[in-house]
Amino acid sequence: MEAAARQPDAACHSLDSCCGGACRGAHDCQYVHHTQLQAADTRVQQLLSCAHGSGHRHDVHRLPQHDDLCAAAQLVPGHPGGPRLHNQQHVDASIYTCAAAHCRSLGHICGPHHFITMIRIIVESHIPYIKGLLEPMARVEYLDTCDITAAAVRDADALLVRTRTRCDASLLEGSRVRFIGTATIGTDHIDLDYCRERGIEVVNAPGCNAPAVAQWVHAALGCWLGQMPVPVHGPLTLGVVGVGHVGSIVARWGRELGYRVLQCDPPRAAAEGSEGFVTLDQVKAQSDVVTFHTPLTREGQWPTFHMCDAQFLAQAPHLRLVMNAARGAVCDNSALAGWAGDVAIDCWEHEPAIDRQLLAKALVATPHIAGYSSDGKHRGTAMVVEALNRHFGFDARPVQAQAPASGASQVTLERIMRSYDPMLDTARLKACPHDFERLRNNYDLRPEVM
Ligand SMILES: NC(=O)C1=CN([C@@H]2O[C@H](COP(=O)(O)OP(=O)(O)OC[C@H]3O[C@@H](n4cnc5c(N)ncnc54)[C@H](O)[C@@H]3O)[C@@H](O)[C@H]2O)C=CC1
Ligand SMILES: O=C(O)C(=O)[C@H](O)COP(=O)(O)O
Repeated sequence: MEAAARQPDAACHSLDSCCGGACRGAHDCQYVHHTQLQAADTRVQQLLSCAHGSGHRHDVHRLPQHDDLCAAAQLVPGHPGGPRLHNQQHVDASIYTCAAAHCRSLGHICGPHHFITMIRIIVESHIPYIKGLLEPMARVEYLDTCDITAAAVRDADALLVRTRTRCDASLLEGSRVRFIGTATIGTDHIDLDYCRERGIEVVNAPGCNAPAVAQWVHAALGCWLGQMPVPVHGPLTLGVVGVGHVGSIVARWGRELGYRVLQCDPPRAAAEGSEGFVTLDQVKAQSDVVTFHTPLTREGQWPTFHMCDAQFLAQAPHLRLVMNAARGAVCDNSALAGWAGDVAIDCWEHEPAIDRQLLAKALVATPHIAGYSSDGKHRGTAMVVEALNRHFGFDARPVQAQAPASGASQVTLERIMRSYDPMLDTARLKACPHDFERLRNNYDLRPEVM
């Protein structure tokens, strides 16, 4: 985009909303492509002349101080002072920082926050522990998922979302969104290729609620074991498919509980060596219980879409329980519904319009709340807010979780069962399956296993 300033808008004339050129509605200065930003001083001058054009009270004849230019230069990729910034969005943030420093050097009363008050952030309204954190630094709007539309995000700089907001061309095209933070582990609701091509930084919250999902798995497995008329003979063989943040806690707790654990993760086996891992065929051949913890992928060397299908179920001679707290479509739900074994399901195909036959037969059936612990939500919010801080140069201080993200150690079945009873959530969903979204939106966040 060109550097030429458009006509200023009224907001730019007041000192309170003085934006030092960051007023995105009025100017294009911040959109100068970063290949055009050859030197930091050029950027600062563009910024200041832009600010001048908007009626800002800077003295544009006073060029930035040497120190300011150095500070800005240090933010330029490849600069020996430290390549802290790598892309256009970060260069934008450096402009704010530099302009703030320059203003202070002139004795201008603008604080750094005045330069960023025009940044507009849309926050999905069910993200907890965030209200009030960003308001000192940005214009924040809390919207329900259904209100996060293309029209609503057109003038937003950043979106903070959950899995319910699909972020793709239909939402983002023509918007000025440059940062998306999802306070979730999964990213399958975001078109990552599209965002990469458009220079939109996408940040998720890896592992944030992994201990909560592990709690759901082992509590559900405990319920299943508890209702068996005849106890399982010998150590139970638990196949864990996907051994990342969630699967590794599930596997560790499985070993602590005395199960024989099979770990299946071909991408990790390829990268790290096959020791400690088995193939999916081995999981199928040997497991009594299989639990899935992969992302949902449809392409690549190891796609996970319908990884558990009618063929998988038919070829698993010992399999008696399938658990899915990953993504619904990792398991073919109609195949599961017609299968003779037991199922424990948190993630369903076509949520919230879930398969009623599968719901009826499921021993444990919950509305995608496996990750809903209060510590998990604290971690998720903290991780996206910290990423937002880095992107825009904010200093918001999110409240941190109490429990470790690695999950409790030396668990017992009694401790797990005392911490969470999935049958209560199952009863609620079975009573009101049409309330799937309402049940999750009003969920009482639970404590993790202590
Ligand atoms: N039900 C819920 O509330 C929640 C569900 N999730 C889901 O759980 C998934 C896993 O979460 P994390 O463990 O944190 O992710 P992660 O990215 O840490 O681990 C995923 C693992 O799956 C492995 N994997 C990929 N393709 C595979 C394949 N074909 N077969 C076997 N393994 C494969 C990867 O190598 C990786 O080690 C998320 O992607 C998300 O979809 C996450 C949090 C909460
Ligand atoms: O983290 C993930 O991935 C999940 O699936 C979440 O637990 C779902 O969280 P919300 O999107 O409902 O906040």
